[in-house]
Amino acid sequence: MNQDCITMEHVGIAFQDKKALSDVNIKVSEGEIFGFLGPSGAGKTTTIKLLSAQLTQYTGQISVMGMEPMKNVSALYQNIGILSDNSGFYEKMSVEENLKIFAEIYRLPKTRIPEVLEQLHLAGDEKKKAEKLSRGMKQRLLFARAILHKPKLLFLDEPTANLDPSTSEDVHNIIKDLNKNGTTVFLTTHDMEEADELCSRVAFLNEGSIKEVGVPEELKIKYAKDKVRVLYGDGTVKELPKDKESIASELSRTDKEIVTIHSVEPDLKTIFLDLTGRELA
Ligand SMILES: Nc1ncnc2c1ncn2[C@@H]1O[C@H](COP(=O)(O)OP(=O)(O)OP(=O)(O)O)[C@@H](O)[C@H]1O
Repeated sequence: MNQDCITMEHVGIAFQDKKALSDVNIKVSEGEIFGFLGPSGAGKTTTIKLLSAQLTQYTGQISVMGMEPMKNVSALYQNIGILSDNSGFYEKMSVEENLKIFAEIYRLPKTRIPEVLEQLHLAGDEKKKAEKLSRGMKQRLLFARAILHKPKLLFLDEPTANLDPSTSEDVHNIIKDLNKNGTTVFLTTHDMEEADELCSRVAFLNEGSIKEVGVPEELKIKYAKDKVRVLYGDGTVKELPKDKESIASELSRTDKEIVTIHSVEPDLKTIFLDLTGRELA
């Protein structure tokens, strides 16, 4: 069993008496890509800020890699990386100069920058000014900066928001790659397909409360509708009630070839809508 990397127990926070999170309980294991999913205003960024000691007034218990974030800020920042809306870089500086600033803060060896540039397919672009980079390259530069000090845990706050599909795919591959190499990822998104593709487990957050946590495939089975979908040899599809009589009657009635009979599983978007009455977009 992998060790817990993040635990939140009964965590709550309010801004000017307005609750932003209430009674949040989650555990993220080392090596996971954990998806924290919710619509705008659900409390995703607030959660990342709590876990990374950017917000310190809360109720409940938080542990990140065995540490209470606000009591261990410097050890925490050696071990976490953050990519968020606020992650910027110096537009007038080159890729390499931007990374050098952080390499110096973290006192990293000179060899680390070319290593990261290679890893994020930016080798050869190190002399380019940040302002001249394409959107995808800018996002890769932000990743480069976030992982320069080899954090064990990476917080990604909507890493593909406003990116085109091909750049998003590029980002997905970077995330998978980092995770394969041992980085635990805490990812917020309101893109359910992204979550389905990347995450080992997901939590659904709505109005500051967790509505469900689980493995995407298991959630789809748990919230499966009482229907099966029949695919015929001619490519047509029919949905039937999920009971023996209906299926047997269809099998005896049709003279078409039956290719598959599958239970109808909802996608994460549908499950979220059923649980909260809200769309995610
Ligand atoms: N510093 C703050 N002061 C007052 N209210 C805040 C502050 N930060 C967040 N909030 C409120 O807390 C709630 C949760 O905000 P948060 O930014 O965490 O949501 P989010 O899920 O990240 O949304 P988005 O997807 O739009 O980024 C919102 O109602 C927001 O207005």
